[in-house]
Amino acid sequence: MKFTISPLLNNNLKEKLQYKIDNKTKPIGALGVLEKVALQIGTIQETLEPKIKNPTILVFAGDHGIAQEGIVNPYPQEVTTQMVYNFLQGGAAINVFSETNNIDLQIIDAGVNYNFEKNLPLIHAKIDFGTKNYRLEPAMNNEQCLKAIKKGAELVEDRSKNEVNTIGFGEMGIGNTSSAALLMHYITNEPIENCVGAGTGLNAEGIQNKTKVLSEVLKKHHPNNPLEALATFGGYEIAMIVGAILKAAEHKMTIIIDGFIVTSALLIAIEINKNVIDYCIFAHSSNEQGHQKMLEYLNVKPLLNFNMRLGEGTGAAMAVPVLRASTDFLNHMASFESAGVSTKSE
Ligand SMILES: O=C(O)c1ccc[n+]([C@@H]2O[C@H](COP(=O)([O-])O)[C@@H](O)[C@H]2O)c1
Ligand SMILES: Cc1cc2nc[nH]c2cc1C
Repeated sequence: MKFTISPLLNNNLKEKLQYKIDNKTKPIGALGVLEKVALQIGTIQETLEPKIKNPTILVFAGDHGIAQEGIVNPYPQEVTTQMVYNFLQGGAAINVFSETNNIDLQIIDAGVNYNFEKNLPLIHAKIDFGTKNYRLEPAMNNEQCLKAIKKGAELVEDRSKNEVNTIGFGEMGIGNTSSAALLMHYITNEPIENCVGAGTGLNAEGIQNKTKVLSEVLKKHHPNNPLEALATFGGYEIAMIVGAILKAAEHKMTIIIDGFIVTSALLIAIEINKNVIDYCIFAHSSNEQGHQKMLEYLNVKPLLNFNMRLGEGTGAAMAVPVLRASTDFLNHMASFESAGVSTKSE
């Protein structure tokens, strides 16, 4: 699988952007992180006047074979299906935040264990009715995994035709913090105990049991490369997000990375093409304990720290106003010259 992603250039345009930022009517650096975001988005869009166009969040839903055992997840598998209906009725947090922040929202059935009616406002992309239980066998075969990556890429390709230049991804899948923990362990080599967390709300004993189960899973499977790891431990929603992230970078979109599960998809995407990270903005630090370590591994700083651990793309949705403010100050603030404000005396 090949994605052509140009690295961001550290050229003359970057210098001009920095000059423009520094000449706004404020002390040098006084807008802090907003300045960094403006510089990154300007560099991605290759312009001194970057704009956030049609920000969109795609929420991928998928079920996990292991969740049927009810050991690693406090909520039952059916919640994935029930939450998909909630998304379609506009009642979930991501619906509300998308409305608040004027974000286009689409829901995708990547692999939910339910046969949805065809006439729903849902993108039907089901690869299978949930993954297999990786305690017994790999979650998916290589063909299913590649199909999911391709589908995610295709959905972003579609969005690019609607002039979307800013995109975030969300997920819904009971049991998927276990997949994310296994993928994190595979890529970062962190001990599995540091990758496993409470998910939707396990207590200390529950986390211990989850860690034990996932340690056994690691003894059973020894994937040979990141794609095989994705097929063995992943979910269909995670694999689709891998393809979606890579295609978004190919289209030079600004990619808003959500929480623990979406970041695990990014870890795999980076193994496929390392340039992808240049296009990513990290929305928030999730309260899922492994997320902070993932961000440290990537050597990146999240914009927000709201103690959120919901998923659905809610962290990404909360970051959109920050992105808008960043491009707005760059485009609309006066410069020292235009406002007749004196610069610092040397
Ligand atoms: O995004 C996060 O950081 C995050 C952290 C913890 C849980 N979640 C959500 O919770 C679900 C998975 O949790 P679990 O306990 O079933 O593995 C899944 O639907 C995710 O969207 C999401
Ligand atoms: C209710 C509920 C909503 C969610 N949204 C994302 N993951 C979730 C998990 C649960 C359990």
